Amino acid sequence: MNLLDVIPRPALIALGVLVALRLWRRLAPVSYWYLIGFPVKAVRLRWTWRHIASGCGLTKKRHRWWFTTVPGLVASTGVVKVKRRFQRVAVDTKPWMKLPRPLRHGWRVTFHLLDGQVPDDYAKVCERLAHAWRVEAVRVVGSRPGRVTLQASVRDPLTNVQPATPCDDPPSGWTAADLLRPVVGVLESGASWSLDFRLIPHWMNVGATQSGKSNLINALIVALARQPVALVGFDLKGGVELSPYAPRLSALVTNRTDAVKLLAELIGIMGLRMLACREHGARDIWQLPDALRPIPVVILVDELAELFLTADKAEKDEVTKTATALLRIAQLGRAFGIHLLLSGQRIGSDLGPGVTALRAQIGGRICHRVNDPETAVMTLGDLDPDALVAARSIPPGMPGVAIVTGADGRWCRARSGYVSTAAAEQAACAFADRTPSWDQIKASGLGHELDSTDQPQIAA
Ligand SMILES: Nc1ncnc2c1ncn2[C@@H]1O[C@H](COP(=O)(O)OP(=O)(O)OP(=O)(O)O)[C@@H](O)[C@H]1O
Repeated sequence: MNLLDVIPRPALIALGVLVALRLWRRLAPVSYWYLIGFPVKAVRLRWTWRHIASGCGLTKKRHRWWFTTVPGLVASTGVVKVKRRFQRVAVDTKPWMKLPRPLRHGWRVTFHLLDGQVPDDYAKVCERLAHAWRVEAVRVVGSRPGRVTLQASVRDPLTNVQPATPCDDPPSGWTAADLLRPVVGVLESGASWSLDFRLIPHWMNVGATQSGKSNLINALIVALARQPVALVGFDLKGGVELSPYAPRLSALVTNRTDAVKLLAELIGIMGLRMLACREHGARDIWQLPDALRPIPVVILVDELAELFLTADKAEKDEVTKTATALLRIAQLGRAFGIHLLLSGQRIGSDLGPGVTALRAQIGGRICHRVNDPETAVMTLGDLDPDALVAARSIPPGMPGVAIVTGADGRWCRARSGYVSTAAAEQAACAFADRTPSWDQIKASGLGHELDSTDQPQIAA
């Protein structure tokens, strides 16, 4: 007997539809998500929102007039016991949910806050919501008066991240809008992750060993190499990290004695730029005419701790000079186009008193995977405790993932695009001709008429 004759026709059709849906999901997950997965999820979200909001403590008791023709029915809901048909009763009110909007890896949904609620109340229950909605993560991604927007991620969007900036050599690899805004990876929201030195002049890049700090520097080199900026390297790991990029570095030092001298030179350059700005009545280099604007300098420090460790008295003097110079650059560098990216495994007060003052001046924080909670606290400060939890839960198998703080103090997860040393070296060689010499850096912006081919024009 044929098996198909035994199975009823409706069951066969249902089976066929199920198989087709599974195939669709496997072969074209994006269209499946937008056309089937998300609509089903959205209906479930709306349908279950009252229970979930109540379970997460997001509902409020409100008094309502309640009318029913069948009092027993109302009593059976468990909301309230009603004897009369028309009565003022306390009911659980849920926050109003707007229509969820689909994203590539999840959805966004906005809620109207109930009286007395603040966005922070939602941030505190994100983990509960993630479990209730069966998703990887839920985060607060925006708020305005009376509204809060949450984003749910079905899958971790940071699992596969492509290099943000191609390592090839396009004829013109940058625009004025990109200047000092290198894109190094992606944010959890799917947006580009750019280290915006124009907005946040100095950054701290912290993480345990093998957490992805050097990869971030590689991504930064690839993105900045094509721009008219000077890159200066302080590689206190004996030069093993930054020397492959020497063709695109205007200066590279690999020990502390040379570092002290180079920092002194940079302070001198900063002083000259200060005078130039004063002469032209400008508050910073970005107010100077394009032709006079000095070349921005990005200082890359790898293993900051090595600059601060002391063994004897002679070293102590060097450390004091280093700490003072770095602090001066951190305080004044923004206005004069001198920026810092400080990398290290720990940037804490245990390295010496100068470090705490320096850290306070560094607005941009990038915290890769850390081994101990103190390092996360040192890096991210007293941000939302959830940021610290998120930093501690970065798995070792996801190097490059970091918690990043923005100018508004909000945090988010991000991952740098993978850039091998060879790719960054290739970019450094390809754009070697754009490396300003030390003399060019010193002379730029001081009103010295350089040959226009000598000095790159830097648009504001
Ligand atoms: N965004 C990323 N995507 C994929 N792999 C990455 C990423 N970032 C780093 N890796 C890989 O993780 C490993 C460690 O990265 P990296 O050398 O940047 O870590 P690190 O923090 O600088 O380590 P160390 O302090 O020991 O030098 C490398 O093999 C690198 O290829």
